[in-house]
Parts: sequence; C-alpha cells; structure tokens
Amino acid sequence: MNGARGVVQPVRPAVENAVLDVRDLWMRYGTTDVLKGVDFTAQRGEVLALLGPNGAGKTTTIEILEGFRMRSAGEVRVLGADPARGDEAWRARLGVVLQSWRDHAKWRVRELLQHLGSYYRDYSTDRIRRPWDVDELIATVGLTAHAQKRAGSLSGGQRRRLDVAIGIVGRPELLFLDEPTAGFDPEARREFHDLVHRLSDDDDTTILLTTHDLDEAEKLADRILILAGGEIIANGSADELSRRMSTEAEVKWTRDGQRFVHSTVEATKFVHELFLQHGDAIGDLEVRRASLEDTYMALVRQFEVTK
Ligand SMILES: Nc1ncnc2c1ncn2[C@@H]1O[C@H](COP(=O)(O)OP(=O)(O)OP(=O)(O)O)[C@@H](O)[C@H]1O
Repeated sequence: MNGARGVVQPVRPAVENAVLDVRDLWMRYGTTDVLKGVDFTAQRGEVLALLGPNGAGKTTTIEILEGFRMRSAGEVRVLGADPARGDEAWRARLGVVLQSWRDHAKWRVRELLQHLGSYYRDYSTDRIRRPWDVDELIATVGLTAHAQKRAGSLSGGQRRRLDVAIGIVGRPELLFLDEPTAGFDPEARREFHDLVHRLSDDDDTTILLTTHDLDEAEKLADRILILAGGEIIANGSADELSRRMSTEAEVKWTRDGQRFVHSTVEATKFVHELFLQHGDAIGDLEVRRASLEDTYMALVRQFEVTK
C-alpha cells in the first residue's frame, strides 16, 4: 500500500538470513489502517519486545507473522517464507503462545504435551531434535508436581506455564509470546525469564514477545520495538532508546541529616562536583537512571504531540 501515503517509498532490499523480515506492512480493518508501513527484522537468537499502547496493533502484527491473519499490503518473510503461504513443515518450526488459550481442559498435562509433541516428530532434524522430551519439558516449565492433573484444574499461573510448554514442545526456531507472564507470581516470572534466556542463548531461538511489563521487556529483550499510531516509532536496545531521549537521572543524597534530590542528564558530572564541594559530608548516595518505563512514556508522549 505504498500509494496510500501519496508518495513512493524506496523499498529496502531483503535482509540476508533474517528470521523475520517485515517491510512496509499495512493492515486495514474496514476503513481504518491499524498498521501503516511497519518495518523491522530479527536475526537468529535475538529477543525482541514489541511494545505499544492498547490497540496499537501488536497482536495484529504477530497474527500476520504467524500466518493466522492476512495482511493488507507489504512484504513479510518469516523463516524465509511468506506466512500467508506457509506449509506444515514451516509451521512446525514456529512456536506460539497466545494471550488466552482455554482448550484441552480435560487433558492431563503430561498426556497433552506428549500428544501435541508427536505432531513434530516428522520434522525432527540432525540439528534440532523434535519434540522436546516430555518430562524434561514439564520440569523446565515447573509443572512436574502437576504432570498428572487435568489442564482444567490448574491455577491461572500453572495454566500459563502449560501454555508456554505447548508453545515450545516442538523446539521452535522462532517463538511468539503474546503477554506470556500475565498472571505469573514473581517466582514463576523469574523462572520464565531464565527459560527465555536459555532458549535464546542455548538453542538460538528467536523470540518476539509482547508485554505491558516494561521491566520485563528491559530484562529480556535485546531490542525493543515501540508501535504507536500504526508505525514503529522506536527500534533499539533499552540503552540506545534511553540515550536517544537523554532522559534525566535522579540523584539522591544526605548531608548534615538533610535529604536532597536532584534530576540531571549528566549524573556522573553532577556527583563528581557534589563530592568536590562537600566531600565526606555526603551520605546515602543513590543514582537512579531512567528506566525503560520513563523512556517509553517520553517516546510515546513525544509521538502523540508531534503526530
Ligand atoms: N478482527 C478485527 N476487526 C476489526 N478491528 C480489529 C480486529 N482486530 C483488531 N482490531 C482493531 O485493531 C486495533 C489493533 O488491535 P490489536 O489487538 O492488534 O492491538 P494490541 O496492540 O495487541 O492491543 P492490546 O495491547 O490491547 O492487546 C484495535 O483498534 C482493534 O480494535
């Protein structure tokens, strides 16, 4: 839909060996353009977090990449294929954890994973043994004590762990996680983060996740993509985005029993001068750098003002 903007845009050449290559992706529902020329790529083993306000089009983007939704226009390559024409062998290389999945209530955890895993056996290769050994997988997602329970009797967080196990049972090369830790307690969240690191570091799995938890995105993602107004308004590591916004750090200290707070973009220089001036009288020094949440809010607000 190049013409929709009234200008002809140069089309970026395809990126060699990219796991994901999205160019000028448009999606229209009725008369509303939800995606207006989205561009991004992902390499093997990269973890990408797709962030954006409610209704920004994150789920739509993921569904197009998974081949569940037909795009209006644009070039999309997922593991080298157009998802609109992906066959069974291509699908076996993807893993999907959707936002809510309430099927399989009568199945027992181990039985279900063994059954779903059997579909992947034909797609095993020398490099990637499919499916994942069922007991190892159950242990990996922390469900060993619940392996014989019916899916319908699991708690919300346990159910979500099962969703993750279903998503990775075929040892996917590319894994889509739509708000994966919604409903997780802090321990389950920590274990899940370890699992994501393991999948990307040890198995070279490429992961695209959506989350509204910016702390989680900062911990997990090599690269952050922010989707707003149908476009990618930021694409970089959390550090790169923070530098781009030159957001302020907060410096706190005490002197002579009094507490002080100062916001500055040059925290190191400020602290140096503080010690030159007051030396040993300074106590309880704390420097809080901008979090991804600060940067995200600044970027989205800036976008809304200039839109
Ligand atoms: N099948 C559909 N038909 C019409 N409009 C739709 C359809 N699916 C989504 N939309 C609209 O497209 C926009 C993007 O929705 P989408 O679910 O992709 O957003 P999101 O970024 O995933 O939101 P959230 O953070 O709330 O999950 C919304 O305005 C939504 O109402």
